[in-house]
Amino acid sequence: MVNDEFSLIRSLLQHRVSGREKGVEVDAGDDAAVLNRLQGSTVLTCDTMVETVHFLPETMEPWDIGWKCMTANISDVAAMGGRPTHALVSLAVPEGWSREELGPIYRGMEDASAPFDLRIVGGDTVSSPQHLVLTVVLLGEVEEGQALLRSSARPGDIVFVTGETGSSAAGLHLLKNRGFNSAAQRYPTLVKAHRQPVPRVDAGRWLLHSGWKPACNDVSDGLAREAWEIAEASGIRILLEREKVPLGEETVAYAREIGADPYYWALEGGEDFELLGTAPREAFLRGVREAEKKGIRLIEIGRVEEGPAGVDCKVNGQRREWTGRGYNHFADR
Ligand SMILES: Nc1ncnc2c1ncn2[C@@H]1O[C@H](COP(=O)(O)OP(=O)(O)OP(=O)(O)O)[C@@H](O)[C@H]1O
Ligand SMILES: Cc1ncc(C[n+]2csc(CCOP(=O)(O)O)c2C)c(N)n1
Ligand SMILES: [Mg+2]
Ligand SMILES: [Mg+2]
Ligand SMILES: [Mg+2]
Repeated sequence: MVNDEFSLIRSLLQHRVSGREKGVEVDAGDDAAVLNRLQGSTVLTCDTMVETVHFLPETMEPWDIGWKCMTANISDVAAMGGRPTHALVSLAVPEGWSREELGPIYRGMEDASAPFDLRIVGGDTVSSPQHLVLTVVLLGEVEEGQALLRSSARPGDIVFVTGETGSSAAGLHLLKNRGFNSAAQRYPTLVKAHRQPVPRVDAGRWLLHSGWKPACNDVSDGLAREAWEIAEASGIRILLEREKVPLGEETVAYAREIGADPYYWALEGGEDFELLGTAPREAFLRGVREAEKKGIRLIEIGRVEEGPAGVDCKVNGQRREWTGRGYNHFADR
């Protein structure tokens, strides 16, 4: 049980293990953190996870909730080509959550931060009437004037993605329908993709240094929706070739087992946290192998064309306008 705000904060802060001391003039513990010596330009983003909207007890363990919320934020910094440096964490806790469960949420955030030398420098802890709400505000750095923008796509560019999509949505479907034990036994990769996605910071950094000036967006709401955002910001049309969209083996197997369309999960599902980008064709073809040597996959899935802003999808040689919505928080209202 949680019955004291101040001792809860103290115990949560004890879960912090990692992060740069450099540049932290005043750490968590005072009225606000004070940072100095930030490099280049500052990237600033925030994303929230709400119990019942982003997770249920049967879809996520406490550690996963922390990991995924931090990852969703790191992924937005990655999509700008930046490196995450400092975080603030806001936690609203309803009755029924114990201190023993809140510690692992912090541990999950810490473990997601550790590879990036990213430090939690403060936050806020409050009670909530019903559901747990976790918000991360993330600060990062990027070379001045070089952040990767959604508005950089040009006609003639190819469209690429950095890895498989649809696995997270397939994992969510599986977890909701079969529960963790059965899901993890049959389709461990899907469960992992949903609970413990990996942000593509290295890919974002590589793209920034490629000299391509690519457009870039991370996949939180589904591939087609993210493509639409690039199309709208750039004033171009994107053609996605559905058969080129990379799917995982388990995604295909699970879809076959239940008679579902795995491409729906990829195009409309979301939470894959791969990067979707565009790049000049010649430079892309020359660069793909260089990227591969660094462990970065760049998979061509379509192209950029002139035309009214929007997304078309080619299926079995037939081109149709994408009229889906992707993940939309207010779609059911
Ligand atoms: N309540 C808000 N107030 C101000 N700006 C907002 C608000 N909500 C979103 N934005 C801004 O709108 C833009 C799009 O936000 P959105 O959250 O859709 O992007 P995202 O974080 O990449 O996607 P996702 O939240 O699905 O991961 C961002 O620049 C974001 O900062
Ligand atoms: C229980 C449960 N139901 C549905 C989903 C799917 N989901 C929730 S939010 C979101 C988009 C990204 O979030 P945001 O746009 O807020 O960053 C997706 C795909 C889930 N993860 N858990
Ligand atoms: Mg957001
Ligand atoms: Mg994003
Ligand atoms: Mg969203």
